[in-house]
Amino acid sequence: MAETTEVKKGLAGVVADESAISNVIPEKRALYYRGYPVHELAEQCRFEEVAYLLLYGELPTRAQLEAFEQEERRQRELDETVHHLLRLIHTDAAPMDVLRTAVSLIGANDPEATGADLDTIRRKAIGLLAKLPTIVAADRRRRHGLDFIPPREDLTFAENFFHMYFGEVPDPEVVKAFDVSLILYAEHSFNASTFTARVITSTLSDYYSAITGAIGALKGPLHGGANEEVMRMLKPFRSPDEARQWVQDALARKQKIMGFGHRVYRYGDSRVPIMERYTRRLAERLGYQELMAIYDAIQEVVVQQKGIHPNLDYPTGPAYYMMGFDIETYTPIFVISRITGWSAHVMEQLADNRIIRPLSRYVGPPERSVPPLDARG
Ligand SMILES: CC(=O)SCCNC(=O)CCNC(=O)[C@H](O)C(C)(C)COP(=O)(O)OP(=O)(O)OC[C@H]1O[C@@H](n2cnc3c(N)ncnc32)[C@H](O)[C@@H]1OP(=O)(O)O
Ligand SMILES: O=C([O-])CC(=O)C(=O)O
Repeated sequence: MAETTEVKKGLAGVVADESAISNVIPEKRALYYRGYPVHELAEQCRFEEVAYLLLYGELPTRAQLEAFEQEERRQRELDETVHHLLRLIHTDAAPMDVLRTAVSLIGANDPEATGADLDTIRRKAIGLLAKLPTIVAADRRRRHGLDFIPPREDLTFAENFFHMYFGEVPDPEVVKAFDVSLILYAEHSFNASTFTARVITSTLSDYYSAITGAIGALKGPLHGGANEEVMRMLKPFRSPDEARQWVQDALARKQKIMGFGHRVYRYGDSRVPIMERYTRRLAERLGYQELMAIYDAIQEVVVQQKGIHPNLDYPTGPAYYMMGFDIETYTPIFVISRITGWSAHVMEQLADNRIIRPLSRYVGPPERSVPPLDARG
């Protein structure tokens, strides 16, 4: 085996493989899904079109979109095993753990899971895309002691999620803001959860194992879990001055501020200006100007004092708050979108696979002999 000298902690700056799914260009603060600028996709498409683009490689024609939507809508219902699981898991279990366990159960009960070819995986991805929102909404309702609301096939992906979660669909501007968040969350190259899915796939494990692992990776507050932490941070402040004082003290203590910083973007996250526009519109419409003043105060201090910019989780946290979602379901909402990117990466990895196995530099004790048990101390 080759000697390793340079350690790339956190794999920072390492190009681990090629990918044709998305392109992050930090210098231009730009992001492309299969060549299309994400801001154009956010303004001109519905999430379903972007999901199709990621899973099939091209934007759908009208006929292809209709067929895709039909297939997704048809599979939104949960079978009895998942409902049963939701009755078994504690009502105070973390929604991300519930989602991870549900995906694992669906996988264990799928006889086709092992050794699936690319078309079969794509079919399974559409199945999970359809069911994940139902699981998140069903879990949220049971935690509140509310009855399950079955999915409706006449509603779009975003509308149906609101319907199952709240029992009603808000006005189109709120639905559009939510849809834009799904489009922006859908894919982001070799981030930690996607890389996890690719590592698992690279061992020729099954699709559901890859997705279960990816959900576990996304849960962490340094990754997708940050959208919840952002709102837990913003919520207690009663004024921008209070927020400003807190963040100055937190930075002095070298505390990390959730929703800021990014491994790849050093000059700002390409998705933030788009999401922030929708978050501000929501605030104006729904009367959350004070929350946005606190949001701005924190941003101003972090940018000025540290030169660190917000990432997508910063404007998305308050947007989901204004939409009325429970904070602990923000990262599960991220999952219902990112399932598209993860699935595209699972297929890409499998199409040209080599097991992912980096090296480590050994820094433990030098060679030594094993002492007899009674001589150790
Ligand atoms: C959808 C997503 O997953 S986006 C990411 C969501 N995560 C968060 O918002 C959590 C907060 N942010 C972070 O923890 C980090 O910025 C990460 C995990 C996103 C990126 O981490 P890395 O690329 O390893 O950056 P690293 O942690 O080395 O930061 C570099 C420097 O900036 C500082 N820094 C980075 N992020 C922050 C932050 N949010 N608040 C304060 N300081 C920060 C670090 O303390 C470090 O300073 P130092 O050089 O003085 O030690
Ligand atoms: O790219 C990353 O490291 C994290 C991120 O923004 C994402 O997964 O959307």
